[in-house]
Order: sequence, then C-alpha cells, then structure tokens
Amino acid sequence: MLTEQFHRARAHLTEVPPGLVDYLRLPRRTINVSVPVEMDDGQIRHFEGYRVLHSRMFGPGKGGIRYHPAVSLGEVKVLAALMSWKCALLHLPFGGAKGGVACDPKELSEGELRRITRRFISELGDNIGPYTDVPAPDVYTGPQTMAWIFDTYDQLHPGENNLPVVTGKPLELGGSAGRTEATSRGCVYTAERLIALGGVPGLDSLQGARVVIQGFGNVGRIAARLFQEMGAQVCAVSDSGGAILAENGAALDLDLLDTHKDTHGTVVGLPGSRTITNDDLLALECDILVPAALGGQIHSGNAERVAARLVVEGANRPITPEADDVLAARGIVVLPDILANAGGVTVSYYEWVQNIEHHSWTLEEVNNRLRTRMFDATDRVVARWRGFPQDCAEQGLCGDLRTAALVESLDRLAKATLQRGIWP
Ligand SMILES: NC(=O)C1=CN([C@@H]2O[C@H](COP(=O)(O)OP(=O)(O)OC[C@H]3O[C@@H](n4cnc5c(N)ncnc54)[C@H](OP(=O)(O)O)[C@@H]3O)[C@@H](O)[C@H]2O)C=CC1
Ligand SMILES: O=C(O)CCC(=O)C(=O)O
Repeated sequence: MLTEQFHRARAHLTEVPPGLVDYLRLPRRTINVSVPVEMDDGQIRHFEGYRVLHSRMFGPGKGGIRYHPAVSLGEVKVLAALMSWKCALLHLPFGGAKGGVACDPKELSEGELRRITRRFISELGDNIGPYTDVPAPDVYTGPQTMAWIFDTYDQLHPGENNLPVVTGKPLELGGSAGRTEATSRGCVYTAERLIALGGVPGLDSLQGARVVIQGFGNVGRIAARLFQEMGAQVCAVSDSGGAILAENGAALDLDLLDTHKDTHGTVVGLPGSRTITNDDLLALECDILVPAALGGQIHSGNAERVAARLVVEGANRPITPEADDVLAARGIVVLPDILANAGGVTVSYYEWVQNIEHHSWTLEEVNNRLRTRMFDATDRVVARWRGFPQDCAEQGLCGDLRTAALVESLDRLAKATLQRGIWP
C-alpha cells in the first residue's frame, strides 16, 4: 500500500529519473536479529527483532521502536520509508529508520521487557549510534524503554557522549521538555493551520469542533487534552479494550477519563459514557477524527461510513489507499501522517541537538520552535496541493494532501540524491 502512495506522488515528479525512483523507495539496510531472553519463570524464549535503515540522505537514520505482536519485517520496512519522507518534509537533518520486536508487552513483566530491550540493543551493536541511526519511542515503548536503550549502548561505548543515541528519554536522562506531548501537539498545530488556510470545507476553527479519537496512548490521550485546550470537544475515544461515546452528545470529562483509564486499564466503562464498537467510533458524525492507534484502520470496508470533515492521522498509515480514494470522493480532507504526526520526530531532533550541545531548552522554546516548523511544513504542503493541475483526475493524477506532502518530500530527496551524485 505504501508503494501505491509512493507511485501516486511520483507521477507528479515527471523529471525524476526512473532509476532514482527505486532508490528513494527501497531501504538501504534491513537487520533481523534473534533476541533470546530468560523469562521470569526461568524458561528461555526468543523474540524476533528488526531495525530497518531506509535512508541517511540528510543525516542519521531516525525512527521509533515498536513492541507489538504484529511487528514484522515488512511492516518495519514500510514504517522506515515513511520516516525518511517525514524527516525530509520537515527539513530535519535525518534520514529514516524504524525498528520493532514482535512481542506482546501486555503479557510481559517489566523485568522481561528490560531484558528484551537490552539484548535487542546489544544485538544491534554499532548498527545504531548518535550519527548513524537514532531510535525513539513508538507503539508500546516509551521513556523507560529509551532509558534502557541508552544505558545498554552507553555500556558498550564508555567515555563518549552517548546521550544522542536515542531520543524520547526521561527528562532526568537527557530527554527534552515537550517530547512526550510533541506528536499530539503537532497534530493540533497542523490541523489549526490547515483550517486557518481554509483547507477544510465547513470548518473554520477548532473552537467548538467535535473531535473523535481512536487510541488512548501517548498520541491519542494527549491529543484529547490539547484539542480540548484549543476549545474543541472530545466526544468519543477508544483503546484496545473498546470505544466509548459521551452520553447525550456531550463532551467527555477528560479528568475523569484519565483516572478511569489509569484505574481500569481501559476507557470502557467510564461513567456518563456508553460503549460502542470500534467501527461505530470511526463512523461517528464529527468535525475531526484522529486515528491514533495502529495502521490500516480505515479501509475499503468502512471508509464509506466515516462522517468527519477532517481526518488527522496521528497514527502511521491508518488509512489504506483505497480508503483515501473513498474519503476524497466524499469531500473528507485527510491530514497525512508524514505531516500530521511529525511533531514527535521534530522534538526528537531538538532533543538530539540539546544532547550534542550539552544544553537544555525550556518547554516554551521547544513548543515555539515546533509550532513554527509545523506551520511552515503545512504551508508548503498546502501550496503544493493548491498548485496541482485543476484536472488532476482527467490526467490520471491523484490530487489529495497526502500526495502533495509526498511530492514535497520526494522532490527534496530526489534533488539531494542527484546533488550527492550517488552513482559512482
Ligand atoms: N509516540 C510517538 O511519538 C509517535 C507515534 N506515532 C504513531 O501513533 C500511533 C500511536 O502511537 P503511541 O500513542 O505512541 O502508542 P501507545 O502504545 O502509547 O498507544 C497505542 C494506543 O493504541 C491503542 N490500541 C491498540 N490497538 C487498538 C485497537 N485495535 N483499537 C483501538 N485502539 C487500539 C492502545 O490501547 P491500550 O491503551 O488499550 O493498549 C493504546 O491506547 C502509532 O501508529 C505510532 O506509530 C507517530 C509518530 C510519533
Ligand atoms: O521521534 C522519533 O525519532 C520517531 C518517531 C516515530 O517513530 C514516528 O514519527 O513514527
């Protein structure tokens, strides 16, 4: 499906030499390691771990590490490519990478997760490093996992400044102010800017906008807060346990919701809400739908039911290309992942810079820089979008925002590749 999105964008870049196209699409290096671990009950199990370096065009590979049962080499490759395109779009001095371990963190103790992480990072050895490939958090990993990654790498490289080997660390260990909220903040900034530019028919402000969020982890949970701070009303959310809708069309009480999630491990059962299915959540009438969980959630089987004006892709690749077409035909605007959720990697970049400079910035400084960069990227993508020919469809070209974001990114990558003269 990523290939489809790539080719839709590539069709606009008629001057890119065909041989270069594959170079921009395929990964530079894929690594598959076996991670043996002693479990709490004394048994030895092994897990499959992956790290894919897609590109180092503008700097070290950059991208998160995911722990989930569905992690596979194919998925990690796709996510690594997205990282290259995301970093290029945001003008970050990074290439793209992604990693993961196929495991179910919900069935593992903290000690088992720590041992998996340490062994995984030891197995990767010098395939990661502050100037080669820099990991970060993704699904079911967070600051604690990043602290273990840092420590394992640091043990192997004593005497060096190893803080920039990984981002998303705890504040006490060189993490940046604002990294935890950064992905969600980026979603809000890009939505705010797109709306202000008149990019969403029928929606002129976040004030009073009705928001529905799928996923209540790092991205979804904080996005709920930030959209509410901007005057929006969060009326429905979901997690892996199910979905809930505020009764009587009201907004959810987010303080109560946080306490309920922390106590019960799920959003389901919140007093004043009723339980609905995940598919019903995606079909709720609202102004903004934020998929912030896993990929492939909006597909040809349910896209006809989506009833939002704007879909903000907090998650990576939550919409299939077939569903993109359905949404576009129905006038639903999609803020694509490589723009909407790029706030996370942007503040990871700020963390990396602060670590290299042995310095720390205030939260205000981080957020101001993030806002400027997200607005600038949104402006460039909207300008590309508005510059597309009026008769895209007749020419067999795709004319949506996702394609505009990819064209903006691939154009930059293609130019840099040619300038570097990579063919000796
Ligand atoms: N963290 C980051 O900085 C970035 C993350 N992203 C993307 O955002 C998405 C979410 O990541 P993140 O928030 O970090 O991950 P988390 O692990 O913090 O949260 C994932 C959330 O998704 C929920 N979930 C899992 N399966 C389902 C399901 N079938 N239906 C509904 N909800 C489900 C989980 O439920 P439960 O709480 O019950 O486990 C959890 O609330 C991913 O696609 C990730 O790649 C993109 C850019 C940066
Ligand atoms: O913060 C980072 O470096 C990467 C975050 C990530 O994995 C993503 O944007 O999908």
